[in-house]
Amino acid sequence: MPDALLLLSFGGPEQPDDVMPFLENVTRGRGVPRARLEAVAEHYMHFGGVSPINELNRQIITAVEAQLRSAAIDLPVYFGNRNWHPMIEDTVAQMRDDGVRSALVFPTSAWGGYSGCRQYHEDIARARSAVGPNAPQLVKLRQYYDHPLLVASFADAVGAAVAELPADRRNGARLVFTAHSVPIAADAAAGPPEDGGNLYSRQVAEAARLVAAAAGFESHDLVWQSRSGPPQVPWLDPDICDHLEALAADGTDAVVVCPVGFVSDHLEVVWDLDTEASEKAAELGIAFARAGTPGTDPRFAELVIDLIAEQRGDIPVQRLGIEPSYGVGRDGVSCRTGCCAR
Ligand SMILES: CC1=C(CCC(=O)O)c2cc3nc(cc4[nH]c(cc5[nH]c(cc1n2)c(C)c5CCC(=O)O)c(CCC(=O)O)c4C)C(CCC(=O)O)=C3C
Ligand SMILES: [Fe+2]
Repeated sequence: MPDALLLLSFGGPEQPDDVMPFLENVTRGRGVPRARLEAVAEHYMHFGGVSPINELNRQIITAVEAQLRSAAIDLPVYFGNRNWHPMIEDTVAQMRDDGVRSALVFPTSAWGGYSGCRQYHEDIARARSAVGPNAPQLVKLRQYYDHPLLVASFADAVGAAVAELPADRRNGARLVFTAHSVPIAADAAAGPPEDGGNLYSRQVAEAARLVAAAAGFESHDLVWQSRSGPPQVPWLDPDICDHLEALAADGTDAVVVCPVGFVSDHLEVVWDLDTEASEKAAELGIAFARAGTPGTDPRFAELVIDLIAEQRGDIPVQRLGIEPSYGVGRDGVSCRTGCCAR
């Protein structure tokens, strides 16, 4: 039985001086051009050098703690990140000092793929080896891209966004899903080799299909956002802004954008969508409404509790999708041999 839960996330700057060191941590050894780093630093500076992500994760933790208390489950919740404080290495050291011997790890990514899954296993392995022989055993929870509570939360958010559009444009509104782009080669390698690849984009497409159906839409589009890396490397496309141009050219005058690839309103959502894409839509004369993310919905904390119960064998696995869900691994050993290599 686990004696703690660790919420493991990406991390983000909390003051202007954090921005560059944070970006250097994120892109270490990744070949992201300096110009892109400076542009992204600028995005953070529009928000005073503070990413919303850490505060949103603290809210998730508060909600999870409350639900654990009301279910009379005694599981302290810890917070650690890959790229910024509290760093996972420091958190796992604290867990050891507190006498934690075995913990479950909830990642704030619902997806398979290198960035969304395998890299979190690597974070776990790195933190445990930094802490040494008394490090707690850490079991990462599964990919939850198609959990009924995630789908229901996004579907309700889509409905609420439709209601924000001008009344005379609601019926013709196009539903557009977005997720973080990744290099095409990384997507091709996503999932266990025997699974045929593209696990990330397949799961995103399946989540979009489930949310669209639950929200009562007969059709929808799936596009990508927040591309990084050198321009000669191909990434998943089209980009959301290019797609808005194509929609305008086809006569679309209203869109609902659902950031299905993100659990919270972090910087990619509040900058790339609420700022850049919404400005692009305004230029094109398209009415624009952005659906909320599930992180602050009480159902998200419930989802975390369900994943813990599933992992302990207390309840059956709850999934709606036809694509697989992997991602469970112990002590940073990735779920399958050769999974999500890049
Ligand atoms: C699939 C995926 C998710 C979703 C799964 C998950 O949630 O884990 C995600 C989430 C996030 N990505 C984030 C921020 C950044 N991602 C970057 C760069 C990259 N992301 C990538 C992929 C993903 N990223 C990739 C392939 C790169 C290229 C470099 C590399 O191969 O690693 C860069 C570098 C600058 C840039 O190039 O944009 C930044 C600053 C934040 C925090 C935002 C905040 O502060 O609120 C979050 C939640
Ligand atoms: Fe990213």
